[in-house]
Amino acid sequence: MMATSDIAAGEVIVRVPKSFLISNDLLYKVYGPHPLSTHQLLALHLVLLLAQADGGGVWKPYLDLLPSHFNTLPVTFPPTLFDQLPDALAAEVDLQRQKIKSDYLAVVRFLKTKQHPMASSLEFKQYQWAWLCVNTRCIHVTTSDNTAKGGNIAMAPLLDFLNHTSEAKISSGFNPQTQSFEIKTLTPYRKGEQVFINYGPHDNQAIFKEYGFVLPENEFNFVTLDKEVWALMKDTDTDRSISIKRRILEKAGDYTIKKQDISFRLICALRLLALKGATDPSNSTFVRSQMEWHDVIMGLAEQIDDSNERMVYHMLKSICTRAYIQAEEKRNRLDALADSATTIHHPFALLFLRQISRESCDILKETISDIDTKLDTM
Ligand SMILES: C[S@@+](CC[C@H](N)C(=O)[O-])C[C@H]1O[C@@H](n2cnc3c(N)ncnc32)[C@H](O)[C@@H]1O
Repeated sequence: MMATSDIAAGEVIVRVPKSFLISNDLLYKVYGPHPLSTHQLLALHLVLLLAQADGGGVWKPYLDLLPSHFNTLPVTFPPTLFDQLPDALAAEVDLQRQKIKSDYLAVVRFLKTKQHPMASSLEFKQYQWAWLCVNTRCIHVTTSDNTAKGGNIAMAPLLDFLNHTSEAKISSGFNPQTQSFEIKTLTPYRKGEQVFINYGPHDNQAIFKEYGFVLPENEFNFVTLDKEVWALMKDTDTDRSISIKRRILEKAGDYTIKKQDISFRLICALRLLALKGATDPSNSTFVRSQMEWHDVIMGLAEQIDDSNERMVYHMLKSICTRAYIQAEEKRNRLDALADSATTIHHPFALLFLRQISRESCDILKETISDIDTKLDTM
């Protein structure tokens, strides 16, 4: 969307009246009480509108402008591309696939209870398209209505043509005075400039998964090392010791690194994993070092001891190196795909995936180099 005149900070850039919001209220008027989540029913509603003989009636101009495909979204990727996603992202995309599938089955069951003719003809691909329209374009509305299952989301025609940038600062919400959903820009625009909103502080992998694009630069990028942490443990520790340590870590996981930033959570986990003597939870040496570990977590001590700290950074280097080798392999396969004359993927799907892959490699490479510097001083 472009500014047709200068826009000052604080001005409303879009105002969508309540009657044009495809919201839970509207769905309730059309379908009455129903067992579906708002997301499930919004997607079905889009499909049913498009199936109407008049192409959606008053909503036709809006429906005509919805995306024709979602080929840059990982959830639609064929195995050749899907297999090159970073492992953590692939796992999340897998969950998204399962969600769409179960939502599809739920709406088919609903159509059957209504003896709707589409109960037997609704195709999965058709429903997936509508589900992704909702996922990439819906707004979150805060209302006092507790009947909406799965959050108060709505489609807001026009407003959903605004693209994302992390620089955009906005405020948004339902204005009871104008009875409209409004977005105000907190940054000014000159006539002719593209006007943006901000979808939230997401890293590129999250943006890729939810919206099918990536930002050229993204300060929120990170790499997850959960799988590598446990793989290293399996190689170096006993099953008994691992299970004792896992129990201590409670909600184990979310071990991440960013450029010049190793998460405190990861370092804490490695400090525990580097402790020796976890043969028995009541082993006195282990109990003592576990108490020292707690002191570090609570900020009462800087580290357990020099040897534990050195071990932590050696383990971290080993984990990052393992992840880097795998990330590089995927990156090389993507380069080969890009070079192959028979490539049939959407060019942006491959372009974005290659960027994600490069970003993971860069973060890992830089972290390994930082660890080497740190180890030299220990
Ligand atoms: C809410 S819609 C925005 C309007 C959309 N560009 C359109 O023309 O319909 C979200 C979708 O817009 C695209 N998009 C948003 N911001 C983008 C950006 N900064 N770069 C590339 N694509 C973007 C993505 O395809 C995303 O799924």
